[in-house]
Amino acid sequence: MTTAHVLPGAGSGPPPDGGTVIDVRDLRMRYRGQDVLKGVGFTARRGEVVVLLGPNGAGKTTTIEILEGFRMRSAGDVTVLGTDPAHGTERWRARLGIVLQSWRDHGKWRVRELLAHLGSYYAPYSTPVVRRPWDVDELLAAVGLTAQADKRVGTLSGGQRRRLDVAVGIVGRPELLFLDEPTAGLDPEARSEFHGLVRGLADENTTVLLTTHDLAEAERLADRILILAGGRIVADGPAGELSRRASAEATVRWTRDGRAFEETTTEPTRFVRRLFEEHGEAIGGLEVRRASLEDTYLTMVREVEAGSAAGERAARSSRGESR
Ligand SMILES: Nc1ncnc2c1ncn2[C@@H]1O[C@H](COP(=O)(O)OP(=O)(O)OP(=O)(O)O)[C@@H](O)[C@H]1O
Repeated sequence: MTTAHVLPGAGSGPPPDGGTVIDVRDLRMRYRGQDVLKGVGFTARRGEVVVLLGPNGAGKTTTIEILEGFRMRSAGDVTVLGTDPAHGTERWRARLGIVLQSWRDHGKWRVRELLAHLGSYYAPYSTPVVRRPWDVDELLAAVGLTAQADKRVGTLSGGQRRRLDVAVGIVGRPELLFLDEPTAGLDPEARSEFHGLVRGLADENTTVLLTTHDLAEAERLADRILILAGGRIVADGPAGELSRRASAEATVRWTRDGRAFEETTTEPTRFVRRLFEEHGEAIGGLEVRRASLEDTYLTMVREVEAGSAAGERAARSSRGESR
């Protein structure tokens, strides 16, 4: 795993203007003539959990790396904790926590030693409000690694290593935590514990920006969901609101006389009332299903993909190309 290493001179101050921690406007990124980000804009506030969704190759990692200061953008305005990441100092970097990939370089270290060692870099930046670093025993308990405290990193299971990744990411008590697919490879119990950990960090005012391909996880964790597709943010809002916006329709399923029926309607309450008026007790197995976040997500991504395919066809035909 790679973390934001803290070097002398780091410190922490409050985020600017009433709690805006991330402010992205018209962000553009072009790789070798190919536009990946075409005007991305969003904000994140202090203590907010923001989940960035998008299909493979949409540019999520690119966006996060730009915010972390690891990648130079092509254009646009980006402010993270009051600073342009392109000019981020070590002092600024100390306020970020970054969980990128599995920590492989320190296999011989024991878990407790590694966390104590990395945490020691943060000690100079402890404040009365934010005690740095996180006490190692408390941190081990928080990520569920108490029993592995004296094990060597190289002997941990994949899921335990992922927990260690997270511990390394938060040992300095970051104000802003970036998590790129943090629960990939975790079992359901570890995943659920991890969700509790993220919510706990947010309750203590840590802002969290995370990517995942697990829509149930996004729904459970996010204060706000961003969908990145076609180089732009195509949706931005609470999970429930996104689902309602995409479709006012609900699917009603029922059985009668041993046969299964299904109806899609924008007025499920009225429909169900009529159904019972007509057939009464003969109705069984009633199920009313509203659009889920997954429905919303797939609809939006397909619309963007269909739109860009149509756009490309139009551009080709205007250039006189047959396909
Ligand atoms: N260094 C690079 N040089 C050229 N192209 C790149 C580079 N890094 C990423 N890309 C391209 O930019 C696009 C976005 O990549 P990115 O990794 O940001 O997507 P992602 O949304 O994180 O995808 P995934 O869900 O698969 O992890 C892809 O088409 C990728 O091939």
